[in-house]
Amino acid sequence: MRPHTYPTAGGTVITHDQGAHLTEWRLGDTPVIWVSSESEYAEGQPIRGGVPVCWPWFGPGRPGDLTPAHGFARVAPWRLVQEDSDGSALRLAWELTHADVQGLPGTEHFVHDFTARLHVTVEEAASVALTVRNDGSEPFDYEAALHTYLQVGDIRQVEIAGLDGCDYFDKVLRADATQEGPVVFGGETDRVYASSGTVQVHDPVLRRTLMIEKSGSPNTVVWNPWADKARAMPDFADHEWQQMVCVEAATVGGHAVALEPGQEQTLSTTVRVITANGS
Ligand SMILES: O=P(O)(O)OC[C@H]1O[C@H](O)[C@H](O)[C@@H](O)[C@@H]1O
Repeated sequence: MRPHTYPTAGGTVITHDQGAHLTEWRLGDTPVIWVSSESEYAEGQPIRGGVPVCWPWFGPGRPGDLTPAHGFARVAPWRLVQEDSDGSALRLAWELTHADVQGLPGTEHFVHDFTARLHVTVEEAASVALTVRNDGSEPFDYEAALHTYLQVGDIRQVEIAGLDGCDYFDKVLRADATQEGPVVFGGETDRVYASSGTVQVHDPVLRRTLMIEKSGSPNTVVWNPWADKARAMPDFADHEWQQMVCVEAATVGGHAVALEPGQEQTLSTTVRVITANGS
């Protein structure tokens, strides 16, 4: 898989066309959007890191047994349709239609006419937006997530604010719960929050806060695999769980999107870096 590398304001962006994937965003030498050193970049396989586009289902989907995990769009051959880079601001767009995915594994579970567009904009902040339009004559529904992997200094010292009081489903304990105070990490964490608000990832080690703003996103997913699960994943170095966390803009489960013919809907997320000196 061929990477595209672009200079941006104070940093570098790497993308791949497979999956319309914003793979990495660094400011100076420090990643903001993280990718695993063990990611395989193999055709038809997901990239471990960046901002995977999960669509038209999340995980195993609502039936609970759909494959590939997180939907076929994550590994589909999206077409790059816009590439504007002036060395500071970057604007990219990819497109994917029903015709582009013919015969791909999993497409038998979603046989509708659609156009999906994925816009990436990186200046001071990085934004990713997924717009899906129903081009057919029947309604359809789908789940979606922008599965953003963020670099942190040490997950055990990270606090995520903005979710206090929100209900969530704990996928590790298979139980409903309500968040009390900030999210802190002491083990495998995999939660689907009912929350559309902005969250802040406070990182005392890298001395920065990552602001995650979302729209069209009634859910926020927070994930860290911790040590055992990381060890079991071939595309994840054993120690890397300490330096990442996923905060995902999502619309899943009971919040699946229903589109009438001709309708479209956008899910987006923006990552902004606030440093200790306030810039
Ligand atoms: O291994 P993947 O298919 O990339 O999924 C990685 C993770 O994605 C999401 O955060 C889900 O909530 C997790 O349950 C899943 O383990």
